[in-house]
Amino acid sequence: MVMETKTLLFSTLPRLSYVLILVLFSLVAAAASGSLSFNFYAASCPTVEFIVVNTVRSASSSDPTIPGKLLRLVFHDCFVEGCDASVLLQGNGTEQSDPANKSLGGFAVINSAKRLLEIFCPETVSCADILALAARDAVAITGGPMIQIPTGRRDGRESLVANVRPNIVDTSFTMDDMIKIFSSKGLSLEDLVTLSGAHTIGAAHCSAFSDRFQEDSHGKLKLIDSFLDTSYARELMSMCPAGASPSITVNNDPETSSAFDNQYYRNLLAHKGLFQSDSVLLEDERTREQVKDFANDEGRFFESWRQSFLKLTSIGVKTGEDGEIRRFCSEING
Ligand code: HEM
Ligand SMILES: [Ca+2]
Ligand SMILES: [Ca+2]
Repeated sequence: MVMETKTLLFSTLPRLSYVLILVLFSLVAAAASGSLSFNFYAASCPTVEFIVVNTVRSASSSDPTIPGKLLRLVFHDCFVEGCDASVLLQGNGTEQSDPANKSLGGFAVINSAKRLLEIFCPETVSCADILALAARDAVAITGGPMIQIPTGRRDGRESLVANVRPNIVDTSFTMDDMIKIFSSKGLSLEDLVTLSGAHTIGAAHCSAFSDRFQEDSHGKLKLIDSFLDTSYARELMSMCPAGASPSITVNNDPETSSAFDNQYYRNLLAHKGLFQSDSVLLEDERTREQVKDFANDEGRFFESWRQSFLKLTSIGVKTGEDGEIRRFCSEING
């Protein structure tokens, strides 16, 4: 018996060490070549994904607005200086000072995952990875596809308000404006249609769409954007009357606001896209067919989402020796 165990041990040991060497080699290679890798934290923090998903899950169960916030947060991070957690930095003149970022949320969820990770794996997991994983989990938790994403992002040391305007899409943008920004990030027209599907969850403030209609002096609806369905516009007007509190929010998807599904595209077909930048996806013939396709086939939307989300969360990543691993997500290391 002892003999057998010994033989077994000796015959498996070389194989084990091969595997170990391979894993180590691929980790070093990934770090040196500046790319992300799957299982980046396999040796240094094997529980990272478990800790992040549990944090997101428990935060979302007590506050259902969390998934939408995390998903928008990663978009605003990745489009400005790449996916480097620059959007999480607090202070005067950081990206958070831009009006487009004033309505971001979900920071506390990232910070609390980071606090836990600093206990289990000190100074190991970047805030940029935590944010990408948390947004990935937000989609799965609300019924969207579960996606394996590579990690190894490092945290940026810079966050400047001036970098936000030129890189973040506004609701008033034309299709050409949007294409320009997306393609500067390596994203295609198809990625634009797919990633806009994020608006199947979450909410928006009245100011993001209230210029699409007006209330006349008799309290009647006057459509400014004739592409908007009249009864939907009337609904929106009643939720966002003139002089309404700026803190009021309206669901992006009037049908299934807490489910990550293809309802967004069905809404577009019914002229119920909340933002002008949503409606334009149906109006423009370059994207109309894809909208119809996703409205009819959720599987195709999910498959496309997998690919586009991987591209989104890989934009301009800092890896290897670039950047740092922050100790607190809201501040750079001293
Ligand atoms: C294509 C151009 C886009 C425009 C013009 C746009 C614009 C907006 C605006 C104005 C809001 C409402 C913010 C507020 O008033 O609180 C919003 C919400 C949101 N956006 Fe986008 N967005 C775009 C693309 C994206 C992409 C690519 C994603 C993610 C992949 C995304 C995810 C979200 C989410 C999840 C919300 C809801 C946030 C919440 O519930 O707090 N958006 N977007
Ligand atoms: Ca960033
Ligand atoms: Ca939905």
